Amino acid sequence: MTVVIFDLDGTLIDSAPDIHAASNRVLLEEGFAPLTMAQVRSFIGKGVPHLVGQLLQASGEDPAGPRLAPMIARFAEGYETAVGLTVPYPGVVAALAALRAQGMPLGVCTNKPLAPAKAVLQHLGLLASFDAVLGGDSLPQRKPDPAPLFATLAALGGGPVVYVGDSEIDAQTAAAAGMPFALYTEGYRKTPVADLPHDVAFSDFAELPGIVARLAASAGARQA
Ligand SMILES: O=C(O)COP(=O)(O)O
Ligand SMILES: [Mg+2]
Repeated sequence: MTVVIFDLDGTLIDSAPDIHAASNRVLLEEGFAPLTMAQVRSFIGKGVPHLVGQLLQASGEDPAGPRLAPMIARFAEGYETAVGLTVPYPGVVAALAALRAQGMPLGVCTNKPLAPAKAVLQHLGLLASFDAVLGGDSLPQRKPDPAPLFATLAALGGGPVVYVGDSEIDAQTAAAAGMPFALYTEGYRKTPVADLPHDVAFSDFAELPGIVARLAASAGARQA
């Protein structure tokens, strides 16, 4: 049975409004001016330490300076409750149900820390759809290192796999892991689709069950 692993932010859920609000709360507390949604969205994908470093840099501060650690801690404080503005992308709920109805084990491999990742999935009623969830703090390595993807696959029992993600990081991670990659084009990617390695690109989750079936069939044909 094919296993499907998903990235979270920008792939299953549009969480940028909550991450923007959480970022501006911390910036305000630290005496900095708020940033725009577009700025904060462009910082999402490499986990919280990177995001907070980018918040500092955009505020004219050293992204690796002494303010980084306390600001990461402050950001983490409010992250689990920052769920109210987040929605699944259109068609996600139906696509997950269709894949589960076929008996496919589903997992999430995100650079978001595990606690807020589970909190937002729970808030949206999606946590029970997944047999494994790995966060950016679950292992010493985070994406684009392939280790978290391999660990998620192992937690799902292994087997043929399709990885679904929205960003440069996901494309790099899939390539490093040698896994078939479906690129969701409506997330937080900054690079043109043509410039990112991917097996298939899609903009509508209604296409995903068919894409998974096709990628699984061609992977099977490659192995045979
Ligand atoms: O929290 C982040 O920076 C990114 O999370 P993602 O890996 O689910 O896109
Ligand atoms: Mg993402």
